[in-house]
Amino acid sequence: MDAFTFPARSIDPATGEVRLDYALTGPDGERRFTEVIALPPPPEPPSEATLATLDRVLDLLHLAAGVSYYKAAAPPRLVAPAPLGSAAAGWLTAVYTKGLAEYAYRNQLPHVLELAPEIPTGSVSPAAPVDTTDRRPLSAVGGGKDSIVSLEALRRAGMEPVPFSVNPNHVIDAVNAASGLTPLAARRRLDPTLFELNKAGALNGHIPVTAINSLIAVATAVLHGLGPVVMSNERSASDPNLVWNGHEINHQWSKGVEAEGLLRAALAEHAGLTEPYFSLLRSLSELHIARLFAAFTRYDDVVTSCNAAFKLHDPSARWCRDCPKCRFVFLALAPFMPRERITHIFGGDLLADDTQIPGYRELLGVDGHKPFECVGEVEESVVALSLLAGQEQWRDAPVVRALVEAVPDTAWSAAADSDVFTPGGPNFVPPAYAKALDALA
Ligand SMILES: CC(=O)N[C@H]1[C@@H](OP(=O)(O)OP(=O)(O)OC[C@H]2O[C@@H](n3ccc(=O)[nH]c3=O)[C@H](O)[C@@H]2O)O[C@H](CO)[C@@H](O)[C@@H]1O[C@H](C)C(=O)N[C@@H](C)C(=O)N[C@@H](CCC(=O)O)C(=O)O
Ligand SMILES: Nc1ncnc2c1ncn2[C@@H]1O[C@H](COP(=O)(O)OP(=O)(O)OP(=O)(O)O)[C@@H](O)[C@H]1O
Repeated sequence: MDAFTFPARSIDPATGEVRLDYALTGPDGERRFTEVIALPPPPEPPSEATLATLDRVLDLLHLAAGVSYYKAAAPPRLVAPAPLGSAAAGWLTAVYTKGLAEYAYRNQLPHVLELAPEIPTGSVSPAAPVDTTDRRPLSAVGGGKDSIVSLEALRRAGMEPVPFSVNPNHVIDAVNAASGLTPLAARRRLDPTLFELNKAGALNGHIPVTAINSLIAVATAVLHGLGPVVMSNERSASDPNLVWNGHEINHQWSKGVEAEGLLRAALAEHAGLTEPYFSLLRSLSELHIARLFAAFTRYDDVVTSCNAAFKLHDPSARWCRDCPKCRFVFLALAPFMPRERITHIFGGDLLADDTQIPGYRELLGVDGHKPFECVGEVEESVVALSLLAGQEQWRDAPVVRALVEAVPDTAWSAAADSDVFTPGGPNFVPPAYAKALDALA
């Protein structure tokens, strides 16, 4: 295939159904795809102004959601459907290069890292400014510990958050039920042709899914007259896994602060939204968030961070207990709760199981590089281990004992000077929201 294009998109304002069309074209013809996103229908018919803002947000969603289909062939040309301002163009380039960097690395496709979208010349009419800062926030819920911490911080501050998810499964439904709040949900249906291509051996790999979920959330907030979209992306999401061909490869790029800044700028320029989207937990480490989560017991029977539970096909019921994310989250929560409680949450005790040792050695930086998963920094894992080594309930657990011996002196020294419990780094949190988080912390 030579080129990837965006032939059309549409919305039915009455039902909230959005259709996004894509095409891969080459000398042997064209392959078309349509992704369908059902936004939750609005409580009342939207105004002209709302529809105009929504239309601009959908321009960006159309571009972002194309990554799933682009990646089936990775053609050298990416042809945008209409002119874009400089902020939107910069964001688009980053979504397809940095957002697809892990995919490019694993498939050995260096040209993807250098992709320069072809954007038609012409001006874009400026969008009318829209400030929704004072309205109820839409709080994205992924079923894991991080979004629960945000939801509780907003609720306790009296901000009346509206939980929101894309394709909520039984885990997310149960988390929402445990919160007692009334959620909104959007449905996203990938074109089934993609799964046939995957079966036939098409190129496949990781995509920046948070960029897509974020824009579906912003579209929903606009349609429902709500305020900012509050994400729960942590500080360490911005750190790369490795450097390849001079480019940083970050599995979590679209959760990172660079992606957040680029998307905010694109939304301000293209849709006029002045405070559309930010991550409340941006300045916190995973370990710090885990400590905050430990204060809430009402989600123990339902909280699930394991990605295997969120697969479209053959998901696990809850924690799979055999992946980097399960290992990391167990390690991060263990110092802050009784052993019986964490064993109940996970349905097993990972630190009592010797077969987990090789996976933990990777998380601790003893072997290999940081796994391509949503896991914290090596330093956070070492700090968590040092806390466990100092606790009677954990110090004799077989995995803790083996890991304490394996970690080199240099890592212990770095952990001793660690700032994992000191908030820091760039963030876009508005002052009123920062107060809500401070109150919790
Ligand atoms: C749940 C998961 O991790 N899925 C990744 C996995 O997909 P798999 O083939 O094992 O199963 P399915 O999830 O059922 O997907 C089937 C195929 O569908 C395509 N696809 C799916 C969702 C989508 O948005 N676009 C798609 O094109 C894809 O071809 C699937 O094969 O492996 C895939 C290939 O490496 C990954 O693309 C799947 O990742 C999902 C998009 C996903 O939702 N992943 C999140 C759990 C995730 O990785 N989150 C990151 C955040 C990364 C970010 O920057 O946003 C994190 O938690 O760190
Ligand atoms: N299905 C979804 N719908 C809407 N937002 C989502 C969805 N899945 C994840 N998110 C959001 O994307 C961000 C990254 O997701 P991630 O899975 O890391 O977080 P989480 O589920 O809250 O916590 P954990 O890190 O413990 O899994 C979070 O802000 C989360 O709320």
